[in-house]
Amino acid sequence: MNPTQRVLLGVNIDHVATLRQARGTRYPDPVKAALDAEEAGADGITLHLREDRRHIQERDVEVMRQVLQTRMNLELAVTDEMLAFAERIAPEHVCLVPERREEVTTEGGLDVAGQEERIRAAVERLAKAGSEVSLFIDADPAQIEAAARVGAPVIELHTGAYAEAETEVEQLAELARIRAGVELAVKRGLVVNAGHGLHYHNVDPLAAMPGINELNIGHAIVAHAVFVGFKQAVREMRELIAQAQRAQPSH
Ligand SMILES: CC(=O)[C@@H](O)[C@H](O)COP(=O)(O)O
Ligand SMILES: NCC(=O)COP(=O)(O)O
Repeated sequence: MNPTQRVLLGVNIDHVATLRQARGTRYPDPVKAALDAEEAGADGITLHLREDRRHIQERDVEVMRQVLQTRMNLELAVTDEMLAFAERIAPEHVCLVPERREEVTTEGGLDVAGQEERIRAAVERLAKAGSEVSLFIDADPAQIEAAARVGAPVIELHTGAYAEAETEVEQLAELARIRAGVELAVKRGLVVNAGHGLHYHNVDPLAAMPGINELNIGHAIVAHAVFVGFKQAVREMRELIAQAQRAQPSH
């Protein structure tokens, strides 16, 4: 990645759909949220079609595929059902994530090293459909090496452990782990995104980290939007990321 390239912001609109699903209404519409996010400066839209459909529905993906002005990053599990759906939609980007129905949110990264042939086949299948595939993995050297071996052009490093760190020591340790992961991944020719649990108070170190291509952020933006409005919440995050990058010595 060119060190002077702007760190991109992918806005995840899953939790606009969480509010809709809470009552089974037609509002708030995540499609409107996605278009508003784009107007406010989002470089792309991320959405996670879960097997339990707790938030995003097929209809949301199908409509957004027709109206988004930037790029769609569709997250889904490595199952035949989801791969077939992704082939039909053929979004610009597909991110393969681990998924367990009982989880509250995505816990941990995809185990690529333990199932390389299965992941390789999924990457090839989606690439043939025209999507750029990323793998949502922990900043674990074995997983990064495996991601490069299976032919994924992009990885997204799971930042949940960093976001949930309770002490500064833990947070700095997680940042060091992510930084080492980014360096290894860039050395292997991978494009490196990051996301999960990023917030207005913890995004700076990731935005300033050399080698980061895009940050995918959703829950915190939707939560902040409850108080300031969605476009404003996106604008603030977009500006925070830009400021952090400008403050970087190499800039
Ligand atoms: C893969 C990831 O970290 C996010 O997309 C997260 O999955 C958001 O969706 P949930 O909050 O339903 O986990
Ligand atoms: N892949 C991470 C993502 O899309 C957003 O995660 P979060 O900000 O909702 O935790």
